[in-house]
Amino acid sequence: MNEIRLYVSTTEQKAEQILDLMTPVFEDEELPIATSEIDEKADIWEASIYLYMDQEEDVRERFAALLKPAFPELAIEKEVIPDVDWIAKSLDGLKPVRAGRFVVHGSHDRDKLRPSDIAIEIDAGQAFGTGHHGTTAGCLETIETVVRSRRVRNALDLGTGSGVLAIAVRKLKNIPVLATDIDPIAVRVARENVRRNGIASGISLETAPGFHSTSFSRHGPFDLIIANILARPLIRMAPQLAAHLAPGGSVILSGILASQRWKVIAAYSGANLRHVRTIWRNGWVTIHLDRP
Ligand SMILES: C[S@@+](CC[C@H](N)C(=O)[O-])C[C@H]1O[C@@H](n2cnc3c(N)ncnc32)[C@H](O)[C@@H]1O
Repeated sequence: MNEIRLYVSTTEQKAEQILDLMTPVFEDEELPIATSEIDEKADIWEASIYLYMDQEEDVRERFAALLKPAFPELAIEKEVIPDVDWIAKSLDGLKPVRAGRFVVHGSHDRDKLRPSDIAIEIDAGQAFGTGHHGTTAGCLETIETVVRSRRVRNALDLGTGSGVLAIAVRKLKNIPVLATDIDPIAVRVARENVRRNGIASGISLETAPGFHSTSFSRHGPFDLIIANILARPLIRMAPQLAAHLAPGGSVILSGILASQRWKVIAAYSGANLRHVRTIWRNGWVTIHLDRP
């Protein structure tokens, strides 16, 4: 089914106010989902609602009723987003994606690489993580910043999917990486991608739900933990995740809608982590926190 996006384009300040109005009304529903995104070049923010076609009228009315009293000048726009099964889609036909110095590409795009690129070749197959999603791109950018600016001697990639983030860490620095996923198919795909990128050793792959494996204590504590999952499980696992982080370590969290970011930051502040930076990509945020 196609997705319909209703959105208003406005300033950063108004977008925040609109999100504050929308969050208590829409947050606990499966659909629609309130979010926001930034177009950094144009310095324009969008507050958006994503919904399915058959719910359009109802949601449009409710959104308008919230918006009009406070922001009568803003028009609600509509966009139809074609249904794309990102997980099943291979990289054939997808352009290489740039995130910081990383370029995630398929085997057919090797000739498009520049000498300064840190190339990651991914065949998406049945696992998430081609680099095209805002959460993966946000994690890649943040990994580059953290690995270059902090003392990172080992890393955990929780929810590795295609293995893209574990491969990224390993391409930047020759350190051991534990990469886990609840999905055995993802672990198989990740293993193939690790091999495809010429990484002979250093990445341990394992099927593991959450932190229920002795591998975490055997490989940890970790200087860097990356988890691109979803806001709710991330909030739930905050104490466990923090317990596997070494003193002075960093955490990179994604899979979080803009409207959910404060709840995630609050959960991790409660586990004694300090918020460093949040970056935005296509309505999704990636959060970097440090253990002091
Ligand atoms: C959004 S994908 C991220 C894939 C890749 N890391 C990326 O950034 O593109 C989330 C992955 O986390 C896995 N996952 C979800 N919950 C998990 C959990 N509690 N423990 C381990 N893996 C989990 C899913 O199977 C999926 O492969």
